[in-house]
Amino acid sequence: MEVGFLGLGIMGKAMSINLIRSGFKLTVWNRTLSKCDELVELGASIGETPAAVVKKCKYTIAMLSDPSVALSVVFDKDGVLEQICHGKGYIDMSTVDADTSSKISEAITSKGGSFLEAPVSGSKKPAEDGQLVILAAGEKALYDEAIPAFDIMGKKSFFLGQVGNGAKMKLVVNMIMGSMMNAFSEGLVLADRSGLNPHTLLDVLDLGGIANPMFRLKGPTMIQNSYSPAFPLKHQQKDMRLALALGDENAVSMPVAAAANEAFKKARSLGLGDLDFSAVYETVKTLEHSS
Ligand SMILES: NC(=O)C1=CN([C@@H]2O[C@H](COP(=O)(O)OP(=O)(O)OC[C@H]3O[C@@H](n4cnc5c(N)ncnc54)[C@H](OP(=O)(O)O)[C@@H]3O)[C@@H](O)[C@H]2O)C=CC1
Ligand SMILES: O=CCCC(=O)O
Repeated sequence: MEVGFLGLGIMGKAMSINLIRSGFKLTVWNRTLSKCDELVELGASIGETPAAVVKKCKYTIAMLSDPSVALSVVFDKDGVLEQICHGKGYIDMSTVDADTSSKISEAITSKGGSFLEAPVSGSKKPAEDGQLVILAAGEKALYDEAIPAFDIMGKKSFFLGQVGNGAKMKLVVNMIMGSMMNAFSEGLVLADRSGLNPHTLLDVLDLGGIANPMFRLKGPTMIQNSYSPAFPLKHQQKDMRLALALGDENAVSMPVAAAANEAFKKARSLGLGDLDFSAVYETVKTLEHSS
């Protein structure tokens, strides 16, 4: 069966490579055409527009940067909506807010198509290893049909009910992660400035109750000031912003997340948005120096 894939960034490329290597026939589209090359070498076809991909495929998956892009790929000229119809499914795995997802869902279903949001937890390496955690919501029948693909891309899939619940779950998780990254950065700076060896701090953390894969993975590269992007900082800041808006809607006070968002915004203003989100460490170091 022909499956479409829109968006071959860090995540989309890894996810689509796993699908094609596992026997799915893929038609891919990416705004920057050259990013399709590796997929084509593996046997994928190229669709010239999102609409062309949807026309050819029963199911189309999207992995796009943010809400405005997710909307434009559906609603703009040559977009998904032009070809979606009864019998076709659209699965948006991008991290967006519940409103964006609902708008897309309503448009797709009003044309007879079925819709699932399915954002993922896990970064570049889990995407490459097929170890993502998939947070799906929307049309249950489409979820069931998508399970073979989800089982290739991920290690565990959750079906969370109505559209919006997947987006919300993802934002809650990333809000926690972004706050943790800031606390971790402050800890590394504090250790260093107070005369401790940051490597020893990593060893101590890893043996205690707050040991976690993120500290283990990012700590050593942060100490080396190395921020090759696995999860671009601009996307983490987008997720903090969307999570804070979810907090506003629900009257949930989140001062820790708000402070973390400020640090990510500062990092973006310093031109660090395309680096890994752990580059927020640079902001914490800078603020320490200026005080
Ligand atoms: N990286 C990670 O660790 C994780 C990311 N996510 C989420 O997954 C999504 C993708 O992330 P990631 O792959 O890292 O991001 P990238 O920035 O690597 O890729 C973004 C994708 O969106 C496309 N895009 C951007 N702007 C436009 C536009 N105006 N029109 C059409 N396409 C556009 C890019 O196309 P082009 O190549 O032309 O720029 C690219 O295909 C995001 O929502 C992110 O928050 C979720 C879990 C983990
Ligand atoms: O959205 C990105 C999540 C990155 C991760 O889960 O490590």
